[in-house]
Amino acid sequence: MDISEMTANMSLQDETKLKKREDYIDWQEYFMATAFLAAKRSKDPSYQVGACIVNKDNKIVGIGYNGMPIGCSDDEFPWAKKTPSPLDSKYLYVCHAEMNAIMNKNSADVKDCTMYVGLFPCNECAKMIIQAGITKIYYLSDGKGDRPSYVASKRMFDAAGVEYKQYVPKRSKIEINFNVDWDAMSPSK
Ligand SMILES: Nc1ccn([C@H]2C[C@H](O)[C@@H](COP(=O)(O)O)O2)c(=O)n1
Ligand SMILES: [Zn+2]
Repeated sequence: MDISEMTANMSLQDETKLKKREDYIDWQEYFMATAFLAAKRSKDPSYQVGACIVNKDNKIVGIGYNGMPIGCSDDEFPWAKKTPSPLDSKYLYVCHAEMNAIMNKNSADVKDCTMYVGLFPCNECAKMIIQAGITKIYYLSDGKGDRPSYVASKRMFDAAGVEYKQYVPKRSKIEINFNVDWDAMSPSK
């Protein structure tokens, strides 16, 4: 049944009763959920991080997740953490979610934009965030906040005037269900 048939089946009384949905996700939930969806693309077995950059008009201008650089196969480069040689662990290779979101930008720049990210940015990403002109960060977890790298990020953000706030979700999960019964959604039923 297409939309015109559905509308034709509705009485005028039914139509006037239709109110806007109340359980829609708000902008912040939408942007953080977008970051979390991007994280699902990550091949890192220990941490999957996503980042989403948003401009002043609430338009998404960049999305990224942690992964190996282009051309560096994620089947061949290492995902290990503790190895005798640093060359055999992921740390020298992996691009962080924040870096990828900035590099993937689809606008001329990301000046005055806000970044939504799952984990607080490390010092290397903090430098990129500052240089890119991003002025606000919403992060979900500060889990590694006492490590020098994260203390350095905060020091740089404070000096550069980049605001950072922990995002406290209103609900514990947002579900995506591809199994939608479109007919049951029809207002005529
Ligand atoms: N803000 C962050 C923090 C971490 N990541 C990435 C980098 C690694 O792939 C992984 C963390 O691994 P660990 O140091 O716990 O072995 O998460 C990121 O992209 N953004
Ligand atoms: Zn980083």
